Amino acid sequence: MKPLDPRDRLIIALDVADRAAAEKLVEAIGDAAVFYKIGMELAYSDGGLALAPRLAGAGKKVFLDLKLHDIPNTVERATAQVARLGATFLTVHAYPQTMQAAVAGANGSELSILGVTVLTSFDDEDLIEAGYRFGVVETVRRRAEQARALGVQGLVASAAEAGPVREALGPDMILVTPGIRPAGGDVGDQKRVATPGRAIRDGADYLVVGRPIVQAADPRAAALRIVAEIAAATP
Ligand SMILES: O=C(O)c1cc(=O)[nH]c(=O)n1[C@@H]1O[C@H](COP(=O)(O)O)[C@@H](O)[C@H]1O
Repeated sequence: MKPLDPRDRLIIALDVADRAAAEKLVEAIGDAAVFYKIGMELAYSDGGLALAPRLAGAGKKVFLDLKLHDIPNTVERATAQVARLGATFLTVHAYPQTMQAAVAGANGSELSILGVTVLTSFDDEDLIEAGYRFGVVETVRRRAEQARALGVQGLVASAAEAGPVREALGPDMILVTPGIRPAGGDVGDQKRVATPGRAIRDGADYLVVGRPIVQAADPRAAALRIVAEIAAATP
C-alpha cells in the first residue's frame, strides 16, 4: 500500500475551473506523475466528479478531496456513493463521529479514508479564534490518535508537524501532506508549509502539490523537479 517509487508519492491537485482544463493538465504532466487530486473547485464543476472514474479507468490514481463533514448517517451514505467512483482516497474532517461514519461507508471497497486534521492555512491563533482549546500540534496529535483508534487509513496534516504526527500514527498509517512549497516558493494562503525534501524526511508518504505545479509555466518540468527532490530525500 505504501508508495515506493518517488513518482508515486506526488499527488497533483487539479485545482482548475473545469474538466477540460484538468484533462489538459493531466495530458501535459504525462508520465511525470500518476496520482491526481480532485478537490472542491473541480468536483463542483460540470462533469468534474465524473473525471474520477475516467482517470481511474486510464490507470491514474485519484484522490477525491471532498472534505465531508455532517451527521454520521449522511457521511456514511455519502461515502458509500463516493466508493463507487474508483478513487483511492477520500477526505473527511477528522472529527471522531465523521471519521467513524466514513470508515463504515467505505467498508468492503477499495476506498481509503483520510482525516483532515487542521488545515494548513491555520496557525495557533486561528484555532483559538475558532474556539479550540489547543494549538495546532496538540490538536493534530489528538486527532491522529483518534483516527488511529477508529481504524481510519490515513491523515492529512502539514509537513510542518509531520514528525509528531508520524509518532502518533505509527509506521503503517498513511500520512499525506499539503502545504508543500519548493524552497523560496510563493506561500500564498498557506501558513504551515515545508519543502518536498523536508516533508519526506519527516515521515510523509504522499505530498499534495497544487499551485507550484498547476500555475508553473511548464507543469511537467515542475512536477519532475519535485519528484527528483522526493527521490533525493528518500532513504
Ligand atoms: O485536504 C487537502 O488536500 C488539503 C488540506 C489542507 O490542510 N491544506 C490544503 O492545502 N489542502 C489542499 O491541498 C492543495 C494545496 O494547494 P497548493 O497550496 O496550491 O499547493 C489544495 O488543493 C488544498 O485544497
